[in-house]
Amino acid sequence: MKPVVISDLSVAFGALRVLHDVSFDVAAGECFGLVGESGSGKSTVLRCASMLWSKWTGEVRIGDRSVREMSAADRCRTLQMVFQDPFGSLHPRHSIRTVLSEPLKIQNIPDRDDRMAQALCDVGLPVDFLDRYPHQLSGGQRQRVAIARALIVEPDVLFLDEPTSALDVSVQAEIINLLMRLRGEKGLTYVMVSHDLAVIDHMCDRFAVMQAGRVVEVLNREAIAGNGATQAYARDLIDASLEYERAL
Ligand SMILES: Nc1ncnc2c1ncn2[C@@H]1O[C@H](COP(=O)(O)OP(=O)(O)OP(=O)(O)O)[C@@H](O)[C@H]1O
Repeated sequence: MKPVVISDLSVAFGALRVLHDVSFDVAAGECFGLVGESGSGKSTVLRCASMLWSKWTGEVRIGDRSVREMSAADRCRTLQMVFQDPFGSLHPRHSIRTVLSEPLKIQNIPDRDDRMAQALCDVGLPVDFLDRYPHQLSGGQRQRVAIARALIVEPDVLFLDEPTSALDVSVQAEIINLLMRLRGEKGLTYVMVSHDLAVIDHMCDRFAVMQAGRVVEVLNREAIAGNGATQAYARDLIDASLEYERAL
């Protein structure tokens, strides 16, 4: 299990400064949430910390290593991402076998057939799905494949960017439960973006509230139910979410 430490992460796109000295620590094996209004910079934190975008300042460490010091191959075996839209993140003309075998080939990992079968089993899909294509799967099944693809290289850390928000409510619960089971079984550390405080409450130990590219407050999960935030913006965000839930 590895911790994640993000220190003074700042980034600008042209003249627009999008992240301002974002810092937070995630303990080994913890699930840490990022919440905040649209455009507050949550996904940008994940994109920078995973080096999908590398023109930032500050430091991101996983275990005792900076993500900048890692080779691309090392980084892939340390850190994987799961995105919101499982259809968009799977190539429509690639069978599930191709989707799952590619990272194994790139990483030169042997025993590919066994690994692919195990990866599908881990996410609750039958092995004969290897010969299917993304359009032959439901949204939830596609997200299970995306999770299997992320886990097949046995990373230490998963960055989850709204992993359930494109799914039906009943399927959301299945994917949340799957992610929670896998974290325990494989000793993973999660950093998860979500706009849904109910999902954060269910999955995360702690979470950061972001506003306009800054971390406003880091809170324990328990702060949601009684709204224990001390900063006005974080309090308003939690209040709005609690009111919305009451209205449902
Ligand atoms: N590649 C880019 N070029 C220019 N601006 C960008 C780029 N990526 C993100 N931004 C801007 O950075 C800001 C933060 O975007 P980001 O996607 O991180 O927000 P978010 O909090 O994840 O929002 P949402 O909840 O809507 O996904 C936004 O103003 C966005 O327009």
